[in-house]
Amino acid sequence: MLGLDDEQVKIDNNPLPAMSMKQAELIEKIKQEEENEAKKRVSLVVVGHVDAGKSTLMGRMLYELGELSEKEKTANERGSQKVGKSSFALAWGLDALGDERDRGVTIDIATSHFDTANRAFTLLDAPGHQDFIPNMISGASQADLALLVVDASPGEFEAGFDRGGQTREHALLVRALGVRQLIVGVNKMDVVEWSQDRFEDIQDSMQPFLQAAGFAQEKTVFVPVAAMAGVNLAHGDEPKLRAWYNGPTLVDILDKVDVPRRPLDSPLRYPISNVFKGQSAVSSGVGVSGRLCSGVVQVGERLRILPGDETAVVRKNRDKLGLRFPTSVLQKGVHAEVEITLRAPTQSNSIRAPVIPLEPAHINKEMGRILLRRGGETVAAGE
Ligand SMILES: Nc1nc2c(ncn2[C@@H]2O[C@H](COP(=O)(O)OP(=O)(O)OP(=O)(O)O)[C@@H](O)[C@H]2O)c(=O)[nH]1
Repeated sequence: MLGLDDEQVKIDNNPLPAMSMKQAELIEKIKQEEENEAKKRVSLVVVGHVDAGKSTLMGRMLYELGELSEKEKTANERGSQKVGKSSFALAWGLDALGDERDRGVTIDIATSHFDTANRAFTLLDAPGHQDFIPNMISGASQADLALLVVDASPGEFEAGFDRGGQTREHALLVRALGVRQLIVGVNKMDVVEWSQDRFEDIQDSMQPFLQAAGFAQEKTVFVPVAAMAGVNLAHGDEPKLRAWYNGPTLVDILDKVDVPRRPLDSPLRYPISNVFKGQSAVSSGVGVSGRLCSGVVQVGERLRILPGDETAVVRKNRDKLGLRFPTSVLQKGVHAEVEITLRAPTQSNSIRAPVIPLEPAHINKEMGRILLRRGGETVAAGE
């Protein structure tokens, strides 16, 4: 009557095995996706002074988390040696960047992913070299959490933390770009024979600085590690360390990290644009003009207000409490509310300035944080 013969009815009642496998796969995939969704997503940026051990730490940790095979690990260790002072993503081929890896430079931000039991991490590449600071900023401007790696070796911690070292600059930058939560990985503990005194000295020297930089004490965790031997990354089984340290491993800390929501209530936290994504608009000559934004910046270096002929003009200056400064210079360390105007380049061949997209920082971190750089130096950062 409906034109169905016996065979067809049979087939309908007994779906082909191939179909059922596909369905099962699909269901499994959806389940997996739902599970991943349930995990809290966290963007992590890894920063620190040159040679603190960022590449080694991340590579080793990813290996222990099962993100790199033994073969990849060996290949990447060799690659890392060959490339030398490159970023960890390059060194460890996290994105198999090919060309960039060979050239030992990174062109734009590289991202990679890894999971702990309860968190799904996006790892933002932040090369440690002075020349790569714009890339680091791209990474930090999107991050929820920063891992600052310091070298516990005698003299090395001091070299990185003293003036000229990058430990302070990186900490200041990530905070100024809106990252509130910090893990300090005190690395190369094997070199100092797992000394509790050394670990505590480092913690004591850094804590006041980090608090002054705006990292609340309860949002700052110090963890002793030895990246090369893989101690206290995923497993804390070194007896000399366990003799005095009963705290969590780095992976445990990452797994429990509670990423704070960005406050929306402060009147001074009005968002401004990420003007200098990747590269300084000033030095790259990207032409932009018009009143761009206003917001709060932390001044890293002395910043002159209303300089005659520069691309970025800072017009307004006000301290955190809303008091106007009676000066045209912002001193290092202050938080100031500023209004920034960018001018089109003055060269005769310049074409009309492109429009810079703006987003409130609480909606889009990357487009809500800014950095002012002059002559290769960071003069202010904020959101
Ligand atoms: N003894 C010891 N050496 C380590 C440890 N971790 C890293 N190193 C060594 O420290 C050196 C620098 O390590 P990298 O991982 O390249 O450091 P980095 O911070 O990524 O360096 P840049 O990318 O140049 O900023 C290498 O020779 C590593 O083998 C450690 O836990 N103990």
